[in-house]
Amino acid sequence: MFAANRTASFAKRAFSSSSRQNTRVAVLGAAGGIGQPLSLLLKLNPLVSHLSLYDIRLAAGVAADVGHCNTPSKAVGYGPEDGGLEKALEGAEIILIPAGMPRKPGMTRDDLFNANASIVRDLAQAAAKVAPKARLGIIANPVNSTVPIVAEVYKKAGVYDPKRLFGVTTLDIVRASAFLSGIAGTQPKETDVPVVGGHSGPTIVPLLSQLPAGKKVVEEGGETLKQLVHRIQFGGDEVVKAKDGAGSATLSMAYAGLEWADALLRAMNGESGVKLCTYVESPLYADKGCEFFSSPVTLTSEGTVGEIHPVGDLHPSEQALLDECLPALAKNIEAGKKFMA
Ligand SMILES: NC(=O)C1=CN([C@@H]2O[C@H](COP(=O)(O)OP(=O)(O)OC[C@H]3O[C@@H](n4cnc5c(N)ncnc54)[C@H](O)[C@@H]3O)[C@@H](O)[C@H]2O)C=CC1
Ligand SMILES: O=C([O-])CC(=O)C(=O)O
Repeated sequence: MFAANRTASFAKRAFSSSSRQNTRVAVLGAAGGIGQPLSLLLKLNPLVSHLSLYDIRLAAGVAADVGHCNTPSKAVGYGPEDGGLEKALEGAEIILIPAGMPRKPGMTRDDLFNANASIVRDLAQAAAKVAPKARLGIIANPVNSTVPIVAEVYKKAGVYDPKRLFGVTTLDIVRASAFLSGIAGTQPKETDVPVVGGHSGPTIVPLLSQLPAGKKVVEEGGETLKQLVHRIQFGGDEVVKAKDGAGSATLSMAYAGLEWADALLRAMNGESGVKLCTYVESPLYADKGCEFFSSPVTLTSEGTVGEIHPVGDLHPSEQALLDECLPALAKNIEAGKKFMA
C-alpha cells in the first residue's frame, strides 16, 4: 500500500477499457542518472501517453533512445534552446523533477542546497507559468527544503495548490521494505512499511511496528532493530559510498519514482483508495514548524492529495525517532522558505 508497487499489473491495465491512458508526463533532468532510467520506466507505463523529456544536455538523445521501445506513448526531448523548457511543460499533467547535483562521499543532502535550490526554483517558475495545474513530484535534494521552495515559487506566481505538490520519499519506503523483508524472510512486495517525516537521515522515521514482521523486530529491540533503522535512515549513504564519487542512488530511485508516478496515474485512471507515504503540506506537525511532512496520503481521483492520515500508534522507540525528526525537519523547511524570502 505505502510503496504503491503495482508495476506487475501494467499488462492487465493496458487493455482495460475504463482507463484513459492518456496522461502527459514531463521529466525535468531527464538525461541524468535518475532521469534516464525513470524515463524508460515511464515509457513502459501504459497509462502514459506522452513523455516530455527536458534537460540542459542530451535530452534529445534520451528521447530518441527510449522512443524506440515499442509501447504506445510518444517521447520528445527538449533542450534549453528555443524555449525548450516551456515546450516540454506544455500540457503536462504530471511533472517529475530529478534535475540537480547528486552527493559525493562525505556530503550530506543539505550540502546540495546551494547547488540545487536555484535549479529547482527556476524549473518551478517555468512550471508555475506553463502548467500550473500539473501534479509536481520533487526528487531533487534536499527534498525537505526543495519542496518548500517550490511552494513559495507557486505562491509568488499566485497559483499554489498544496494538493498538487509532492516530495518523492518513496525510496525510503522501498528501502524499508527491501531491508525488513531481508531480515524477516517475508515477500518484499507484501512488506509494506510506512515511513514518515522527511527525506534525510534522522528525519526519516520508519514505523516498523505497524506491520507484523516489523513489530517482531521492534519488540525484540537490540542491535538488529538499531541497525535496521540506521540502514533505512542512511541507505542513501550506503549507495554514495559504494559508488565512490560517481553519484548517489539512481536505479532504485528511478524505480521508486515510477512507483510514485504510477500511484498518481492509477488514481487518475479510476482506482480508488490509492494510498502512499509522500511529503506534502500537512497539518500534522505544523505547530512544530513542520508545515511539510510525509505520512500516508490517500489520493483523490484527480491524482492530488486527498486525506492526509496521521502517523498512527507508535512504539516508544518510534516516538523517540519522531521527536528527533521534527526539529531537524523544521530547520530544513525554514531554510527553503528563507531562500525564497
Ligand atoms: N528523492 C530521493 O529519494 C532522491 C533524490 N536524489 C536527488 O536527485 C537529484 C539528481 O540525481 P542524479 O540523477 O543522480 O544526478 P545527475 O547529475 O546524474 O543528473 C542530474 C541531471 O540534471 C540535469 N540538470 C542540471 N541542471 C538542470 C536544469 N537547470 N534544468 C534541467 N536539467 C538540469 C543535469 O544535466 C543532469 O542530467 C540529486 O539532487 C539527488 O540528490 C537522488 C536519489 C534519491
Ligand atoms: O543519498 C542521496 O544523496 C540520494 C538520496 O536521496 C537517497 O539515496 O535516498
